[in-house]
Amino acid sequence: MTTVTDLVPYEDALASFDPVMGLEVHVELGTRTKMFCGCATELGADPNSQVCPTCLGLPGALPVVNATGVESAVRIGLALHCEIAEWCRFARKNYFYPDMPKNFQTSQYDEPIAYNGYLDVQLEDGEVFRVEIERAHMEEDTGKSTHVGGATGRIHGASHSLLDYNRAGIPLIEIVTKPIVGAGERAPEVAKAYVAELRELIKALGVSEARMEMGQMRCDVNLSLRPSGEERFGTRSETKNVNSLRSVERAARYEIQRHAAVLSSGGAIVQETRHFHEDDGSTTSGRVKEEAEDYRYFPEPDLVPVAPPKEWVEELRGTLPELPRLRRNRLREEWGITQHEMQSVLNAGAVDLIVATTEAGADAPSARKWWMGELARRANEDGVDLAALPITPADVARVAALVAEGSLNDKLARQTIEGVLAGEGTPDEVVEKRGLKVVSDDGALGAAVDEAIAGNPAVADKIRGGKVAAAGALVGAVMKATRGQADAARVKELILERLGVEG
Ligand SMILES: Nc1ncnc2c1ncn2[C@@H]1O[C@H](COP(=O)(O)OP(=O)(O)OP(=O)(O)O)[C@@H](O)[C@H]1O
Ligand SMILES: [Mg+2]
Ligand SMILES: [Mg+2]
Repeated sequence: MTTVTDLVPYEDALASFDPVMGLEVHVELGTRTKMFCGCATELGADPNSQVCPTCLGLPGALPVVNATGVESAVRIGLALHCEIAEWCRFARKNYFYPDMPKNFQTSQYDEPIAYNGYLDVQLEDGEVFRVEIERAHMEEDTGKSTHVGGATGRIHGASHSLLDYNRAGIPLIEIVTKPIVGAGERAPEVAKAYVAELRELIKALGVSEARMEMGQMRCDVNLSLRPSGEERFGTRSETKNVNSLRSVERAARYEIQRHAAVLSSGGAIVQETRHFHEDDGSTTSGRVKEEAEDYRYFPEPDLVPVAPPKEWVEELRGTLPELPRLRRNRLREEWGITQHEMQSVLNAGAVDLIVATTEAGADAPSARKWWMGELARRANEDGVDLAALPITPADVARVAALVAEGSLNDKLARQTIEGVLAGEGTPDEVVEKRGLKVVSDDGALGAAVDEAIAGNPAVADKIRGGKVAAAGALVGAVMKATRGQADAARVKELILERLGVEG
C-alpha cells in the first residue's frame, strides 16, 4: 500500500534540524445556506439534491454573499486578535479538479477579511505558546468525489468516480498561521494543541460544530526543516486534510523524520502535497504543488467588495465569548482540579455539561464525578458523545441532591441514573418506580443488623474486643441483605450500639 520511506529516529532528526511549521485550517461554517447562493447545507441529503446554477457554475448565474458567513468570519478574526479589513474582495482561484464544478474556487487572495493575529495555546506542561496568525479568509468548499470499482477503491485503480456537489459552495474560513518557529522538538505537540484550541474557539463562537471526524474542520500541515542555526527556511511539504488532532501530531512527527532522512542523505525535499494514512501514520506523495501564479488569481468580478463598517465590527467584538483557554483556567481553579484532570474533562467533552450541572445546583466535585465516571463510561460503551446521552444536567444535579440529603447512596444513585438513561422518567420518578430510597429506619434495619451479627460471631467478638474497623464486614453483610438500600452510616451505628462499643 504505502511506499516505505526511510525515517530518521525522531531525536536524531531534532539533533541536526530545526522544524518550521505552517498550519492551514479549514472550518466549514454552520450557516443555513451556502456562501454564494441559497442552497441548503444540511448533511446527509441525497447526492446533488442541494445544488443550483450558481454553485454549479452554470453560465449566467450570479453569486450573492452570505451575510452570516461574513459575520462569522469577522467574529473568528476578532477572536484571533486579527485586524479586520475595512475593504476586501473575493478572488478566483483557478484550477481544474472534478469536484469543483466552476473550474475556480471563490476565495480571497491578497485581501483577506482578517489578518495579523495570534492564538495562545497551552501545552501539556502548562506552558503557553503563541501561534501567530497570518490571515483568516473566506472561501467555499468543493464537492465530494467517491472512487468506486476496480481493485482498490482508491483513485488509482478505481473504475469510476462519483461526484456529489452538495458540499460545493458551503462557506469555509481558512485560517493560516505564520511560520511557526521555535517549537523545536515540541512542534508536533504545538500543532496538535493549536488545532485543539482553535476548535474550542470556533465552538465557543458558535459558528461551526467543528467536528473533525465529519470534515467540518481539517488541517493542512506544512513542514520544513532547516539545519540548526540556519536562518533560511527549507522547502516545505504540505500534508493535506488531516482530520483528527492525533493525526495532526503524527503527521508533523512523521514529516520531521522523513525530511531529516532525505536531507541527511544529501537529497532535496520536493514541494508537494502529501496524504496522511491513519493506519501506519505515514504520508505519501500527492501532487507537485502549484505556485500561486499557477492559480491565476484575479478579483472576482461578479461579487461586490466586502466593507464591514467599523461600528458593526466593534459591536461584534462586544459579543465575543470568554476565550476557551481563559475559561478553562478559571473553571479549573473554581473546581480545584489539576491541569491534567481538566484535560480529561475537555477530552471527554464534559466542560459545558459540568458547568450546567453546577448551575442546576450540584457542587462541582459531584457534577464532575458523575459526568466523568458513570456517564462517561456509558457514553463510551454506547459509542456516543456524552452530550448525546438521554440525561440532562438538571437530572444529574437532582441525583446529586438526593445523595447529598441522604435519600440515595452511591449505589442507588447509579441505579437511578441507569433508570433515567433507560427512559424511565426523571430521577424522582425512577426512585419512586424502582423503590430506590435508602432505608434508614431503625425498625427496618434492626432485623438485618441482628441477623448479620448472629451470622458472623467471630467478627462480632472482634468488634466487642475493640476492633471497630471490623464492623465493615458486618455493614457489608447488611448492605447485601438489603440489596444496597440501607443507609450504611446508620447501619454501622446500630451495629456498634448492639455490641455495646463506642464508635
Ligand atoms: N518553508 C516553510 N516551511 C514551513 N512552513 C511554511 C514555509 N513557508 C510557508 N509556510 C507556511 O505554510 C503555510 C502556507 O499556506 P498558504 O495558504 O499561505 O499557501 P499555500 O499552501 O501555498 O496555498 P493553498 O491555500 O493553496 O494551500 C502557511 O502557514 C505558512 O506560514
Ligand atoms: Mg492556504
Ligand atoms: Mg496550503
